[in-house]
Amino acid sequence: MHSKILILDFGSQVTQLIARRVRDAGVFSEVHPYDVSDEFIKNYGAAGIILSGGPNSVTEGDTPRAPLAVFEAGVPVLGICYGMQTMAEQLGGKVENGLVREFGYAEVRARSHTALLKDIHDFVTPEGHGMLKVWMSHGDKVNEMPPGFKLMASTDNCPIAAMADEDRRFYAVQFHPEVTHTVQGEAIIGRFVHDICGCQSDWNMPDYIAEAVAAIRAQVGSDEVILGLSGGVDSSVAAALIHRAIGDQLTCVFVDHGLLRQDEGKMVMEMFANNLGVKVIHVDATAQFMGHLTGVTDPEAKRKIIGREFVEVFQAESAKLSNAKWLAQGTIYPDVIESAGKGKKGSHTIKSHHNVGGLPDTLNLKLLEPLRELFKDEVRKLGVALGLPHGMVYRHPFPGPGLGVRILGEVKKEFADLLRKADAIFIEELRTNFVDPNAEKPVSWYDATSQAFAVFLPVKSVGVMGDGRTYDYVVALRAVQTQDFMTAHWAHLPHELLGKVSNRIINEVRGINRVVYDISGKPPATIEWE
Ligand SMILES: Nc1ncnc2c1ncn2[C@@H]1O[C@H](COP(=O)(O)OP(=O)(O)OP(=O)(O)O)[C@@H](O)[C@H]1O
Ligand SMILES: O=c1[nH]c(=O)c2[nH+]cn([C@@H]3O[C@H](COP(=O)(O)O)[C@@H](O)[C@H]3O)c2[nH]1
Ligand SMILES: NC(=O)CC[C@H](N)C(=O)O
Ligand SMILES: [Mg+2]
Repeated sequence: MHSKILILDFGSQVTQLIARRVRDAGVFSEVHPYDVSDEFIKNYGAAGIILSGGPNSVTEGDTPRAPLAVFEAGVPVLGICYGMQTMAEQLGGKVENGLVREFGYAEVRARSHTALLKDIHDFVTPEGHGMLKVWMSHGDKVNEMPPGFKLMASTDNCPIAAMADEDRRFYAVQFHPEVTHTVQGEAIIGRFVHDICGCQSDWNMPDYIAEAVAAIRAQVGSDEVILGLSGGVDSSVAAALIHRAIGDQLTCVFVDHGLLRQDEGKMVMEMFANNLGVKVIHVDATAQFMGHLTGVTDPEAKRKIIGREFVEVFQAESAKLSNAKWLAQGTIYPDVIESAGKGKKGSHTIKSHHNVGGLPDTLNLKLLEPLRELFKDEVRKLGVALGLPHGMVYRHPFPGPGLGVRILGEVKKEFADLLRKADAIFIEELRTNFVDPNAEKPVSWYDATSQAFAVFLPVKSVGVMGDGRTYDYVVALRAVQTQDFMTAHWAHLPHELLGKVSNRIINEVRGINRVVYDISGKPPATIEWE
């Protein structure tokens, strides 16, 4: 058994980054909602508990509090931001609605006398104070520490920026050590989980594979499993892992909804059936999906229809097998978190990702989701460890609803055909142009971006080609760089490259006469346009 850290989520947008940092330290962690029962905490067996930040204010009535069992479990507790505030309030300190709000970069004077921050700092002032460069995001602040606590860090705006009761091993910081902008964040989280909670670094891929394989075998027994295979990273890795566990008991179903990229179907079939020896059924459901999408323009409605039809196909295919009891999916941790946000107080649903939450109660298959605990880059490492080709594992993600969310408004076959061509040109150019062609190991623009694609805009604009007037559609190019797809920057592609892509699309794709480049970050935009 691994030692594990329990993270209680108070609704922060960056809670999953806490889990990320803990995993980076080689320690397993899970996020659960703040309102789990005392019973849950007692039985969980955490080596330590972290309380996340959150949008609420403890100064208002009826806002979230940590279960009391957290403070009675006898294990170290780290409160972050709201987590610090609720810890202070629950243990007898005071929190006030701050007059000065702090968002963004701050320098914190860190006192070196606690186990958490000892000898961790970014620089030392002439007066000899150790300073941390951190990221803050709060309006409230602790103005009176609970009995037993001592001051651990301060800023001018926030005199109690961190506090600790070392006898009980309770620590709290107002800043966010989980974000990369907090330079020593990794060191601080590492200090907490290793030195204070006593966890070993025992979360690694080879062990994980052996454990996951054993768990899948135990769970599935002699049943058959069907898996929705998209050719994307997540479902491919899930397929390889499950195949390793149960071999031919696994049947993959690859659904062509008519909204795939150019040559995608051919590629996926070749890769899996021919190279990996996995059973794959190719279902051409174009007519079914396109039929139901006719006349539908609302993005959420489109997503729901696509999700529903996926389930229809999976159900129909499983009925053809003799003993299919499980539906496997490449659901990964961020999918789970984003969907969990749906019922969560104070969190908004931005988009309905089709693979989680969209499954009906009537689904007569149990869910098998072996990647549920992993982040994308962990999934990639797992894929490599399972022997999948580099090119497949490092592909850009492609959303389940496919081109359906990249054709704005109503989806039509004519639009999908134009978009496929434009997208293929863009991707080809990204693959064959390099950031620094003279580098020892040149990196292509495809590898230098996290996701890139073309979007079809159903608006027509006037152009002139070969002295003739054109009145054709517009394609937008999107390329982003991101760590975790939660926030993203638009990629600064060279103008020459953009020019070349634009020329090629307009020349080669009849029906497109204008190309634009999307320069919006996430937030405020999202990566996909719908
Ligand atoms: N065309 C498809 N046929 C069958 N299943 C699909 C298809 N598209 C998506 N799915 C299912 O939906 C899940 C979610 O899709 P998602 O795009 O998040 O993951 P992925 O395609 O496996 O990986 P990536 O994020 O790299 O694209 C997939 O893991 C897969 O189980
Ligand atoms: O499997 C998926 N099903 C979906 O319904 C879906 N919607 C968006 N995405 C992908 O998620 C990442 C973040 O996308 P957004 O910024 O557009 O929300 C990006 O990588 C998107 O491509 C999806 N993946
Ligand atoms: N990021 C946070 O956890 C913020 C906590 C609280 N809502 C505040 O503004 O102080
Ligand atoms: Mg995908």
